[in-house]
Amino acid sequence: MATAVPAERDAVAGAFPEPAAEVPLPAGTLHRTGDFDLLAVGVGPALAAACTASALTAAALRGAPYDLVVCAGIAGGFAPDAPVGSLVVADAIVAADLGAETPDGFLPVTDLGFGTVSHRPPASLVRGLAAASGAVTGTVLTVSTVTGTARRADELRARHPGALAEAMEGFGVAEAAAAHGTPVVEIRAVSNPVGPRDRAAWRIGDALGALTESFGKLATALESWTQHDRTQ
Ligand SMILES: O=C(O)c1cccc(C(=O)CC[C@H]2O[C@@H](n3cnc4c(=O)[nH]cnc43)[C@H](O)[C@@H]2O)c1
Repeated sequence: MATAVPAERDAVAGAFPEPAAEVPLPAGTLHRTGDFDLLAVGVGPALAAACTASALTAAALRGAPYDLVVCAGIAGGFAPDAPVGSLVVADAIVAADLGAETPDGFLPVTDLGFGTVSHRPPASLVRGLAAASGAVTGTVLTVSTVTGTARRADELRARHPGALAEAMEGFGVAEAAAAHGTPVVEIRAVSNPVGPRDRAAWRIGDALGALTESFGKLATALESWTQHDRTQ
């Protein structure tokens, strides 16, 4: 599981009864608990992609490749569908600002003839996680710049009507997973609304608590999917 920062990693680890064993890697320290390896991969899509790819490569080289990559953490939520404190499971992980600005609006990088802007987690996994946790499902956007105005929030929602949340790592983690042919999913607890910057409205502690509580329920669904239900 890839989180951006150690506080998110520790919130996820708090769902598991046994203390995590620490395993040093070139890209950081894995925290191993139960069947899960947790790694803080840094803030932003580029660092998250680099650290996730490094951990995936290390696992492949030791002959124990991962079955699934989970990107988890806090996020901004689009009102009214993803209020502060809610949990979102991504049915699409979309790079929202990877492209070109033109006089006629934003063009995704795919319209320029390059790469990809979207990864789709397996639908059966998304359904199972939502059923286990009560999470809402929808698009989670990856941005390199946190949205700070209502105008930008409206632009993003107009371009991505299915967007429920924005964060900064999912697409990078998903690109690394895709390079290894490993399925990926993103799970986010909403700490703040997407829109005008208002630090007083952040509920980071509550969102970290929601991560701990939800991973208590999600662990079984994740294990079940990787062991038995690996269908689309
Ligand atoms: O300074 C600000 O206005 C501001 C607003 C929201 C979040 C931040 C952060 O520095 C946290 C970035 C960190 O947390 C995830 N995150 C949480 N909320 C959001 C958001 O509204 N938009 C994008 N990312 C968010 C993100 O994945 C990073 O890991 C600063």
